[in-house]
Amino acid sequence: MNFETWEPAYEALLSDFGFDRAADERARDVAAALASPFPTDRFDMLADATVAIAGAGPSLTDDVDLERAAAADAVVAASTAVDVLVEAAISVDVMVTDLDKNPETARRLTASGTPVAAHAHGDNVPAVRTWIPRFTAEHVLVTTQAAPRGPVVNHGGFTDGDRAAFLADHAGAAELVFVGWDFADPNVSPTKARKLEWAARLLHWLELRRDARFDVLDDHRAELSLPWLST
Ligand SMILES: Nc1ncnc2c1ncn2[C@@H]1O[C@H](COP(=O)(O)OP(=O)(O)OP(=O)(O)O)[C@@H](O)[C@H]1O
Ligand SMILES: Nc1nc2c(c(=O)[nH]1)N=C(CO)CN2
Repeated sequence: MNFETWEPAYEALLSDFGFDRAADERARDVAAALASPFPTDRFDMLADATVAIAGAGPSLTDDVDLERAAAADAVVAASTAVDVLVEAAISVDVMVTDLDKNPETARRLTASGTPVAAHAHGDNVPAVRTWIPRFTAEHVLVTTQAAPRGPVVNHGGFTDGDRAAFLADHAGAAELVFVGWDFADPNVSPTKARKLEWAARLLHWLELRRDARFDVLDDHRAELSLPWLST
């Protein structure tokens, strides 16, 4: 996904959440000064592969979801989903995070050579300043939801989980399977519920672009609007 294609969705979510685009851009620039170029072939293990996209919903601990993750060719995991999978002895190939919950997990992964896609946005600049310098530079890809600049890329997506799916798509994954996704989770805050709704919208957009159907959306697809596509 290039930025021109992403931008209408980005503008729609900025206005829905009241986020400040200039703050996202400042975060990107702070991160760009701390980032190193990331070789494009680092995600080659995702190309033509069946990739499990692990969210951190409560269903991730279900046997069915853990088995699906273990059976995939590769696993891209969002934030705290990494800890759950590692605990279940399932290895994670890429972590996607905005550094707000388990940055020490991300640090450890980069130290052992596993790539981490670390997201800079207008509300996490202190975490970016603290954590990016502590990571092993060659294993960190810095991402933005604003326009890409320098070593900072934008492959699309908003929450950690849907960004994981857009990243796998960008890397040429043949099939995406979703584990640990609970869009109707009653135990999340109102803000998190709105973020999950955006994750569902963006995943629906991704399935349309891929001419695929993600079974995780089956109970939700009918209610999802993608207003940026109709303008
Ligand atoms: N029920 C759920 N609760 C939390 N996350 C979920 C759920 N279902 C799917 N996810 C996905 O798992 C990702 C990781 O969630 P987690 O709560 O560990 O991290 P987070 O840092 O709060 O995520 P984010 O900052 O993207 O909101 C979310 O970004 C979301 O895309
Ligand atoms: N500006 C801003 N951007 C975000 C935010 C957020 O809280 N603020 N949260 C995200 C996923 O939780 C992703 N992007």
